[in-house]
Amino acid sequence: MTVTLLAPRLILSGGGSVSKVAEVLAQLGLSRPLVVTDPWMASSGTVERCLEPLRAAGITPGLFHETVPDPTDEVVAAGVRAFRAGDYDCLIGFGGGSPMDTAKAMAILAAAPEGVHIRAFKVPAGANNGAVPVICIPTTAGTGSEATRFTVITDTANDEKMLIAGLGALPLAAIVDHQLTWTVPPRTVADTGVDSLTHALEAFVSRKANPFSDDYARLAMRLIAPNLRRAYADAQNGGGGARDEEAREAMMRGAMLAGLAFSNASVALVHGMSRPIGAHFHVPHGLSNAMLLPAVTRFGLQSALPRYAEAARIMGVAGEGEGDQSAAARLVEELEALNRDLSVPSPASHGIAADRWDGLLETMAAQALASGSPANNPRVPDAGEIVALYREVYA
Ligand SMILES: NC(=O)c1ccc[n+]([C@@H]2O[C@H](COP(=O)([O-])OP(=O)(O)OC[C@H]3O[C@@H](n4cnc5c(N)ncnc54)[C@H](O)[C@@H]3O)[C@@H](O)[C@H]2O)c1
Ligand SMILES: [Fe+2]
Repeated sequence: MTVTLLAPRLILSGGGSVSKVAEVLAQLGLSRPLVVTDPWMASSGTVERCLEPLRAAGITPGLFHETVPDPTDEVVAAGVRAFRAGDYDCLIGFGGGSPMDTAKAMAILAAAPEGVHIRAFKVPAGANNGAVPVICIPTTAGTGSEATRFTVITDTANDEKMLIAGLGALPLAAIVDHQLTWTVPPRTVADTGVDSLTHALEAFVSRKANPFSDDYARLAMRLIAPNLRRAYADAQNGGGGARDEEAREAMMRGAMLAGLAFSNASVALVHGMSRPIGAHFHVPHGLSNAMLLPAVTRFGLQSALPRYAEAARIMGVAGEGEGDQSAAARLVEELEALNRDLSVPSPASHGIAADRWDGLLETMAAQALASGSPANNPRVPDAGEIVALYREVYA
């Protein structure tokens, strides 16, 4: 069997590593970056953490700071216009998954002839054209986009969250500095942290898992499981007292490793069902994953019992000698407890009206299936089973 491992060419990790951004560019032979970020990063001055070291090295970076959550085709097109208007040789995605995904989509589109739309690259088409080089610098411990071959862009024509996959979406380099996450609000720490745990678990049980992705998934679960609640508590403390640097560093590295895992094994049913919730109701990505994670895990349990049981042992919620059936049951209990501890609401308590939810069930199930992700699940559902799961998690 041939096994493939895709990963960025260069990964820097550690507190303060963002200060080495100019050295990373130099190593890659690049010197004229356009930095892509969101309005908050620009107005709060956080993006200076990336711009300052560049200027100190004699580089004059451009700045595109108009990215939006659940980035759209329109913003990607505007970004490409900004890229083409300047004399840039690379893109730096600085921020959460939204700015990083925007930068990655811009890189793919900027390398295509003018007039091409980003939807031309959505799965199954692939994005293997020679994209513009991208360096990603995450500021949330979550998506792992800095290490994945995916970008997710909303098509404003029909509100579809398009999955775009291929080497063109894989960053050339990633700088993973947990100190950039100090200012993330507690709710976002929880949501993005569950996103990274979901990546690791879905990669581990995926039908496309391979020995490389398994190793990264195990490492990621080992780091994320004991540190997610700690990181949340640290964010709630809001910087008062000593920082829980250990937990924040573990979460940031865990998120990146989970990215490597699912980039090579793909995600499964949770993500398949989560994207339509994000597209129709604008629920943050990690939060919609969290709403689904316990029920979807329970749904697949018997189809990959040894895998789920091993995940429970790795996460420290089942004993080494405990049988698979009991260990796997503890995993579901832990995911439910995690949601309670992180104050994850149901769709109903999040404010989604029952008639709107019910009215979209069939559409969301069809969109989930069309994304291909449910086919990677240990138990592959049909549309009726997906509708039943959406109903189950609603209240
Ligand atoms: N490409 C991939 O492999 C991949 C994987 C998972 C998710 N995603 C995508 O990523 C997006 C979600 O990314 P996200 O969860 O990181 O959220 P995000 O990038 O949308 O950011 C969420 C919010 O947190 C704020 N924020 C980010 N960093 C901050 C910081 N350090 N301090 C204070 N505020 C900060 C942002 O300004 C924003 O308001 C979705 O579009 C999702 O589809 C992509
Ligand atoms: Fe995700």
